[in-house]
Amino acid sequence: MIGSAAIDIRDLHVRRGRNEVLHGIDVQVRSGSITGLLGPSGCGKTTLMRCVVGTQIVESGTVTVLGSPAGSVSLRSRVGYVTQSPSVYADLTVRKNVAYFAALYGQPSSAVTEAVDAVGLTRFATQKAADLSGGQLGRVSLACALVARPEILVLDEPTVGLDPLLRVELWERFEELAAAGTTLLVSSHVMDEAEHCASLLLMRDGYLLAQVSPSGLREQTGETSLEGAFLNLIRASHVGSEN
Ligand SMILES: Nc1ncnc2c1ncn2[C@@H]1O[C@H](COP(=O)(O)OP(=O)(O)OP(=O)(O)O)[C@@H](O)[C@H]1O
Repeated sequence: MIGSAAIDIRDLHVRRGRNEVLHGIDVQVRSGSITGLLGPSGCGKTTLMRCVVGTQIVESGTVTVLGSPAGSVSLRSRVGYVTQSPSVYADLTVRKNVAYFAALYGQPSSAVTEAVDAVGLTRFATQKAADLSGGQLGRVSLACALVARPEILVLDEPTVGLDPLLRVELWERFEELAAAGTTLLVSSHVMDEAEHCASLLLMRDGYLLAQVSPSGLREQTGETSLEGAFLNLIRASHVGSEN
């Protein structure tokens, strides 16, 4: 593995409610790369992300982020997390929402403009969040995370509900961030987005089926489409076969 691991997860077990939902996950995420977290609904993607940002109680195993245990106070300004449900102040404008986070993290107003531009909301900068669509609200949340310039960005399905052009633009932005040294962990249901990732974490039913590059996945399965390759991998594994 080139570069150091920004995120190092060892033998992670997590219970939610009565059930164990992660069953011994081992993952290393390389610094300055985009890692895609893919798998069917309910397979444990959000739970794994919550472990990385330190908001999930862990049954056993370790999650080390930038050399410290996940959730450490020292990581607060270094790790950004955008959840699936946007958390923004409805009564503030787009710009003021982002400016609030910029102030919290000591960033200048130029960073606010840059973050609002990056998520394609420049035209809506003076509009109240309450008057935005669901997809636009999600992008305000993303801008609030971007403006803090974290070293690690954990993004839970950031492109859901976005039109294709905006999806492409956001992925370009993610690639620029990674090239500048940011580590991104991005979940998605959409296999064609996997193409943008250096490494893929393919999950099913709380198990990690593989950590592999898109080209490695094609080679391993003999499939040309990533969708087909993932299905092939699922069929070859026996995870969930009792259902
Ligand atoms: N608060 C909770 N209490 C009990 N079980 C939960 C809770 N939240 C999630 N789960 C269970 O944990 C498992 C993993 O859920 P998780 O949200 O991590 O999946 P996911 O892959 O992110 O799904 P999606 O793609 O639909 O967001 C699922 O079986 C889910 O039912």
